[in-house]
Amino acid sequence: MTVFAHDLTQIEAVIFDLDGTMVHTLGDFQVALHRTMADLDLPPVSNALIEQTIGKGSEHLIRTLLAHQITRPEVKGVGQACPALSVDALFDRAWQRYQHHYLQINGQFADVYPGVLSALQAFAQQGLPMACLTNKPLSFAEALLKEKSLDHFFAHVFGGDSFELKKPDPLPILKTCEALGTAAGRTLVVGDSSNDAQAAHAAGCPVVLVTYGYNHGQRIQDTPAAAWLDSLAQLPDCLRAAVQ
Ligand SMILES: O=C(O)COP(=O)(O)O
Ligand SMILES: [Mg+2]
Repeated sequence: MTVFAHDLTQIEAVIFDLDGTMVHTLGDFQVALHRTMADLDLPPVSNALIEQTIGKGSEHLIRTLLAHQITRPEVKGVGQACPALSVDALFDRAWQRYQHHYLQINGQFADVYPGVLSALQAFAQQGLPMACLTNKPLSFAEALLKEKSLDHFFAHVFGGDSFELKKPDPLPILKTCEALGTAAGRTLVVGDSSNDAQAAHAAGCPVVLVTYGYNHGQRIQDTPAAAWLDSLAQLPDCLRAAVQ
């Protein structure tokens, strides 16, 4: 654990990211995307590419993967014969099939990371208000939190479709602070990606990052934060006392 001299003892509320921070959802993304590609007669996407692309919401994920798929040599050949093979032409059907498949398996190939439950329990005991803010569509997020019995910890849950803009824009963070009734400077953001950090910094919130999530294939320690934690079990101690 590395911690800068950053006072986290004044924190009055916590905003948690979902994918890659509280729940290891890569398996859900993989299954839903493999089934979506099969419906579109496209080859399976590599798991590494899926992991690198998670984080900016489902629409971005589908568009990026479709763009990658249609440039693959075996698919490109078909595209030349059939010029309608473009991201825009495929998107609506892909999005509809993806939603269908994701909602069918949501949570079945996903696990709560070790340390998450104990941190949430500790904060709940302290009476610290908590919100979940994810770029995942709200309906996916609410169902997943319920499936994993985490929903009762959160005073508010917001998704990538809850506001006009998603993280890394600060707007969703500012709106979540507003819902929690806390000043940004006293609201801690806990995330796994540079999106979370960028949004938090722009909103004026301190941020703690976990090292085990999805960060677009980059080292999360290169993103400025108050701390980088290997487990959220370490978080309650960070808030109790400023650590050097
Ligand atoms: O669905 C995504 O792209 C990532 O969601 P997150 O904001 O919970 O990491
Ligand atoms: Mg995340």
